[in-house]
Amino acid sequence: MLEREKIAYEKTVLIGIITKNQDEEKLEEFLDELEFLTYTAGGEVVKRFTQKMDMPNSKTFIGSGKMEDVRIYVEQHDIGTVIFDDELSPGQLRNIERILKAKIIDRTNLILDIFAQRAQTSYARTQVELAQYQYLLPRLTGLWTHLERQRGGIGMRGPGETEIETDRRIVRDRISLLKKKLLTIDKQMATQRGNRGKLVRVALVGYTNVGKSTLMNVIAKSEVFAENKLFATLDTTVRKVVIGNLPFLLSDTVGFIRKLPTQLVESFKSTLDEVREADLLLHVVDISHPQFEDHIESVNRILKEIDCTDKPTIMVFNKIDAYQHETIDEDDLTTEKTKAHYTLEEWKQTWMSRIGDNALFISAIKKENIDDFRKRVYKETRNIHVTRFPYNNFLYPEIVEE
Ligand SMILES: Nc1nc2c(ncn2[C@@H]2O[C@H](COP(=O)(O)OP(=O)(O)OP(=O)(O)O)[C@@H](O)[C@H]2O)c(=O)[nH]1
Ligand SMILES: [Mg+2]
Repeated sequence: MLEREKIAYEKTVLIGIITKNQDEEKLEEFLDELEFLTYTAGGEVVKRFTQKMDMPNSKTFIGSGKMEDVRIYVEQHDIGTVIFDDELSPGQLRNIERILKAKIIDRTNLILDIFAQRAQTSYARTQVELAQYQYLLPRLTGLWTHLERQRGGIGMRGPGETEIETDRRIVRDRISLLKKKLLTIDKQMATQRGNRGKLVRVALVGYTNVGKSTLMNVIAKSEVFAENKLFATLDTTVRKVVIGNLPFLLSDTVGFIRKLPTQLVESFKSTLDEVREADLLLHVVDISHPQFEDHIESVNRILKEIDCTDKPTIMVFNKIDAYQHETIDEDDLTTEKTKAHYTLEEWKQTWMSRIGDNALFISAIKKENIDDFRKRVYKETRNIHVTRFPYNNFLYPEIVEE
């Protein structure tokens, strides 16, 4: 297992840039999420630096003037870790490290770190380790330069180069070993899934922290770990659920996030196979989150990446108990009405109305509208079930008997 860098309780600063396609507000939202990620990883954010630029600087990501501001701040406040909102190239990482003399972490590395921290089973750990090595491989040169600098550098080139090659070979060997290991597990998992027979398979999908595990616990009366941090769930849990008298399999799986590192999507293939092989997706959304529409978009993008866009999907808008909207005073004629002012009822009249009865509004915690949820899921699974077991469809009446 790769040694995970400990960033617990370290003072950190965040750095993000505003490009042409983003506005300032968006960046703040992105940095809010980055701060939540940092908190999940065990860090404390003391300051944010932002810069407007058309394109990231190819050498140092942010411009040199801004970098100098950061350097001074880092030095004066004894900051150990600087976290960037985007993935840095190996070259950028090396250059910035040289300037700031602090630990530099990018978004990908941060997410990998959280995954490493949270992976419970050997399967999840293997997947994360593979992703970590894949992230590390092109960056080995950078690590080496760092060591070289510490040793003074002179005369180090020869042996240094050789050692990089040796390091690379070790990492490559490890990567192929881990891939083989995963392949074996993948086969076992596929067999396991195959053994489940023709039961209808339903998968909970959605952004991280939206309440998938909580909903799973309510529906399947299980005790899946749920908490208010990102990526509480890494391993898939599958439970047999019976609604009415209809049995089906419900799986809870890893949450998605914007810019999910591609290494992770790939190495979590088998975990995501659960989603890929599902007959019905329950796309859970945290409607109380101000950026829930962006979250839906990120999730849909990842679903597309794993070829899951044409599956029957029910949108489950969760956390209605926590939904809040801004208000405009009656005598206030200047404030323009935005989405932030929508009531839940107004939201339901938007694009959500086009989803029709495939949109559900619930609170998993307060158990609000859970009966509607059960009925809707029953109806959908029943439709799928009777195509597989046509001879016993009389067993499943139209209406759920409560
Ligand atoms: N207010 C409110 N909070 C909820 C509701 N459902 C879940 N939560 C909270 O949201 C947080 C995340 O819940 P989880 O069930 O762990 O979310 P998840 O989607 O499984 O998250 P990951 O496994 O990290 O992807 C927890 O603190 C829950 O208590 C709800 O209906 N209302
Ligand atoms: Mg979960």
